[in-house]
Amino acid sequence: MRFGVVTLFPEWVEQLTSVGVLERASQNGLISVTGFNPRDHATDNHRSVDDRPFGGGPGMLMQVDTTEAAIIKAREALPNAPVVYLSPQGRALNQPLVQELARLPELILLAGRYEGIDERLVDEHVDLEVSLGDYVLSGGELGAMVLIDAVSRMVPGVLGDQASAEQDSFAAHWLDCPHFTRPVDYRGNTVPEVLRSGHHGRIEAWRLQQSLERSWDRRPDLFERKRLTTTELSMINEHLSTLEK
Ligand SMILES: CC(C)(C)c1cccc(C(=O)NCC2(NC(=O)c3cccc4nocc34)CCCC2)c1
Repeated sequence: MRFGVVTLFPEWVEQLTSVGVLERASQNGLISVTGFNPRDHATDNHRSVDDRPFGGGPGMLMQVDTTEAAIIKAREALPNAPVVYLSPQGRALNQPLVQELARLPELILLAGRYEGIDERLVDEHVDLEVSLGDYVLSGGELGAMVLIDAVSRMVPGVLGDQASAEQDSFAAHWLDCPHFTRPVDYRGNTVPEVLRSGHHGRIEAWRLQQSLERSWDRRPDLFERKRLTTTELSMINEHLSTLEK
């Protein structure tokens, strides 16, 4: 899958493929990340890329002509790519949307800076607005990087068999169970016996029970619109009966 990112800081997003899973995926030709910088199209001697907002007010906007020139360059390089604008007004990024985007062969991401971009650029070039969450950010690059990481992990071959099996367990929507590794006794706190029993059935049941209890206690919203299996239901009921005591 090929990603084009329209950003004033291409070196930032291109760093994504320099470590870990995405580095190997990039070396294997499974993904690529290319920056398109509006500053490369600046013609004035200050190489400015921002412009003043009509109507006044604080802050600047990304300049229309240099930003559009970078978008056009990206669309020439990735002709079948939809354009996703990372913005506070966007649809919240979640795993279902990540899975949808991972089916595309290529994708262009537009990362805003300053106070954002001219609305006419959104109307002309943007197919989908996506938001990372409700907090103020300095730019859309972090959103672009999170999206690229999450989507790339869903591209076949990017994760090894082991990791993609883990991925599937996460995709069950429940929070993760507690994890333990050496030493057995850490400051007097020992690893739960069941995990050292070698009894895989019991271990799997314990992990699901823990995931469900944590999800129930910390993220009850995960239970909305979710059909539980009979096993999951009985585990939750067991947890509730302990809570009521
Ligand atoms: C209500 C609330 C969400 C707090 C809000 C209201 C109005 C503005 C801003 C704000 O942060 N504006 C600045 C910019 N923000 C983002 O790009 C951005 C922000 C958040 C999630 C994102 N996901 O992708 C990109 C994102 C826009 C232009 C450059 C940076 C935030």
